[in-house]
Amino acid sequence: MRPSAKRPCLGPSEPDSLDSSFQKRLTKVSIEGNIASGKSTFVRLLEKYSEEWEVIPEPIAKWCNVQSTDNEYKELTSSQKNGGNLLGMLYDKPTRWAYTFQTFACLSRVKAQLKAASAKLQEAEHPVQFYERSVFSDRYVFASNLFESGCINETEWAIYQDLHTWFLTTFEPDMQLDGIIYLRATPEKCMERLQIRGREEEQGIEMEYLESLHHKHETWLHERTIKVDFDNLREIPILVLDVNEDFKNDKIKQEDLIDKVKAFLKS
Ligand SMILES: Nc1ncnc2c1ncn2[C@@H]1O[C@H](COP(=O)(O)OP(=O)(O)OP(=O)(O)O)[C@@H](O)[C@H]1O
Ligand SMILES: Nc1nc(=O)c2ncn([C@H]3C[C@H](O)[C@@H](CO)O3)c2[nH]1
Repeated sequence: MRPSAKRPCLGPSEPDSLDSSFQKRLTKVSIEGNIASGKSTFVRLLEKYSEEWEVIPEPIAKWCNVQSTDNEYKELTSSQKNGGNLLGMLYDKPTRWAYTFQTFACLSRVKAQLKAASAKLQEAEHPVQFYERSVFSDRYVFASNLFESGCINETEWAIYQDLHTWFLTTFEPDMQLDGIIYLRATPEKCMERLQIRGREEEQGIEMEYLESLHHKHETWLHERTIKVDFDNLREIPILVLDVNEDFKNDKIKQEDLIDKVKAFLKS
């Protein structure tokens, strides 16, 4: 896999030469997979393996605690009364909150991809950034599924797609990925893990929802049959890893996964 084309610097001011040489060396990979398939668990392994590998986590804490920066409004809005927990609101009433959630998730992913890399990573010889999900799963898995299930209406879907395309074309070089790692697990396994994890907001998630998301991941990343609107995404290298088995407590399986990631990065 080769690092993608040169990207402009949007981070804190750095000498141009340092930045452009870093951008050329940098490889960006997103980690995709169904809810509770084990992405956070997997990226913790990656982070431990190499100082040259950095993880950009999904900003779930932000989604669970949306704060208004506007002091003019002294009265609490209904979302603030809910503790600003947009993820909770999404699962409580998807027809009301799906569009809001999806645009906010997309915005937070764009911001995460624009953030400058750490000073340590900038000094690395072969720096790699791993993103927990991406602007692409935002659209082709979650938003698309919410539209197809009627939680996002035609107008909202049109606005979301317009906004998404605008973000991606405006910040194109920064949004480009060099590869995707798909953590593939059955919806049954994800449900089992989701219940063990016990995140409060997710307790009402039904099997049907995990099955639809599984289908979206499969057609996008395994069968590669869905139509995507971005050239770079059509050709992108994808590594599919079966994560149904427990690797959390198995050193040999962990090494095997790391070897596959290393081979993928070299390929
Ligand atoms: N391979 C595995 N074997 C056994 N348990 C696992 C495995 N991977 C993850 N788990 C457990 O499953 C639960 C969900 O894992 P994790 O939080 O990593 O999922 P995730 O994909 O990051 O979830 P989300 O989609 O919500 O971000 C956790 O309790 C974790 O400890
Ligand atoms: N609707 C929707 N759109 C997204 O882009 C998205 N990304 C993550 N999630 C949900 C899954 C987990 O519950 C939780 C943590 O991954 O957040 C999303 N939900």
